[in-house]
Amino acid sequence: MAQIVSTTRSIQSTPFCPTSGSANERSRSLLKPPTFASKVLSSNGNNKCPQLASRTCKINARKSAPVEVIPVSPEDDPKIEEHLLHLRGVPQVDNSAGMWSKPTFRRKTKIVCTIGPSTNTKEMIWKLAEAGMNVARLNMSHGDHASHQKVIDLVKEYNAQSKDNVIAIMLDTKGPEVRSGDLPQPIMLAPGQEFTFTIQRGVGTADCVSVNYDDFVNDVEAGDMLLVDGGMMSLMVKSKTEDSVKCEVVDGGELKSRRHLNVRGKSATLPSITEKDWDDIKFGVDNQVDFYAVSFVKSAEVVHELKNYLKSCGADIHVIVKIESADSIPNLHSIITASDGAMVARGDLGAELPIEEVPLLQEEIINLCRSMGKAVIVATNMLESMIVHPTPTRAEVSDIAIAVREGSDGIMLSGETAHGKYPLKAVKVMHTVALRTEATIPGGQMPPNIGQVFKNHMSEMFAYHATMMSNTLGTSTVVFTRTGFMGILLSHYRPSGTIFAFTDDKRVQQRLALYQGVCPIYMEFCDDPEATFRRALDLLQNQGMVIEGEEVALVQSGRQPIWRSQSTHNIQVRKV
Ligand SMILES: Nc1ncnc2c1ncn2[C@@H]1O[C@H](COP(=O)(O)OP(=O)(O)OP(=O)(O)O)[C@@H](O)[C@H]1O
Ligand SMILES: CC(=O)C(=O)O
Repeated sequence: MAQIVSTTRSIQSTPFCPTSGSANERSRSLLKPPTFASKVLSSNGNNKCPQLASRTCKINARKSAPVEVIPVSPEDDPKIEEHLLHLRGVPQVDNSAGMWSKPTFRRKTKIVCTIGPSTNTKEMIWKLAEAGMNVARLNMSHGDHASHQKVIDLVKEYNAQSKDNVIAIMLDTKGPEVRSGDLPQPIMLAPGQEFTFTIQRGVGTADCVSVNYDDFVNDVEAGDMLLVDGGMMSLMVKSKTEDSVKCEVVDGGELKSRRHLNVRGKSATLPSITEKDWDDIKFGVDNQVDFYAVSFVKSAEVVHELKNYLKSCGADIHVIVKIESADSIPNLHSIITASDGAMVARGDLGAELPIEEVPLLQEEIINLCRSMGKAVIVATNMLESMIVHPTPTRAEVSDIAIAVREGSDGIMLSGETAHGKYPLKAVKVMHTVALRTEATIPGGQMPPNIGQVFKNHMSEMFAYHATMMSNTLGTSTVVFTRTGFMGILLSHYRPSGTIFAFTDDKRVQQRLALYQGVCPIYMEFCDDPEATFRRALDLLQNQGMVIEGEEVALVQSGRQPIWRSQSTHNIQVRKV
């Protein structure tokens, strides 16, 4: 039923007891359409702010206005941005600094780009950032600390000079991956041919190559299927000796140096964090990266161990667990609970488990993360053909659209940007497909987890109601956050409009770049909340992110009160 409220009033509340509900139930509730009819907006506040524009409005559920999205071809057309601004009547602003000042319709799903030989220069990092990269991923399986240091410094340099765009840095550990050794040149393997893997170091001939893992011989049995590079080639184990595994090639191809080896259905009996990983993690601490993507996590213990280490060295770095190991699946819930987010690492996942399980697990992991308010990234092969071709396959485009619809925070490019021929085109395709897909997701819906929202904290209830309010009125949300917590929480409820998350901490701003729908903005806060709100709205208007007369939902809540007195949280609607 429609209700009449005065939006000059704010919703305020003091804490009360939340109800309970398990994460499993919450996960299930994501899969069902919500049934709990929410009662919106008790009007018990006062108009404390002279700048507030007064109005009365009807609140009724309505879909956000259909978004006109202009397709961007891989060749891209600079006029499109101009046209997008024109469409919405937004005045042209100086948009030299970053993407947020450009397309009026902001992409919500974030793009993670692996940086490698194709992209590790200043020019390419700048271009990737302008094309839509939100997170730069460093894969510690390749390169050395000096080369990764250079990339980190370049990203930080970009962030320092950018007015309104920010790139997060994710360090992806090598983990206990099993790889074949170096070869003087690639070898062709033909079906039916015999081929041997040995734990002896330094072997690389036409019929035998080293493996970097001493227990390889103990872990495999005759009859096991060995997959090279996630299944590009496969070999059946025939017999083994003390130091070698003799195989018959099933699917042949070209074997190059240092290729991934998996045993179908088995995880290596190695610790998830190896000595090399600890060294790389320390490198990440020294460089204040934003996220670790931890490879081959099999249990929550390893996440606790890493978090304890980070705490002991006072490092504020979030932990994303990579779900890619057969052994991680039974422990999904506890692993994700212990972490700050998960990556669906489809490459190794599809090698250790039957490939047809991958889309089902992708959906399950996304739902689980969303039900628990954790970040989630879908990775690998998203635009694989663009490593060598300038346009994607239709199936790849559909794959991106599916990840976006399923509600992933991030979608990741690997070889496409690391060593591909068309890294910028790949980012542009991802940007366009995500934007187009997001435009078809109905707006103004009830946020997820209805009935469970009061479970943990007062802030959850406020994030939920702020989302309801911004969806109903079709506004953006403005939030002030010192730790990032409230920005992340709001993102979890997936409001239809952008979440402008203002923070006075550059590290928090960088971290928020990963979260769906969040536009993180650095701004110093004043002691006076009113002056801070005004400054924030002026900044948004000056950057063309909101227009005069537009309304925004403004939220004050979170675990670390900024201007709240006596634990008073509130939501307001303000006119710019
Ligand atoms: N820092 C780097 N230095 C040199 N080459 C790199 C670097 N990062 C990535 N690459 C190249 O790009 C390819 C694709 O990158 P990706 O991150 O997908 O690595 P991968 O080894 O294929 O898989 P995984 O993600 O499982 O480690 C790598 O195989 C490697 O050839
Ligand atoms: C990203 C990664 O490590 C994988 O897909 O296996």
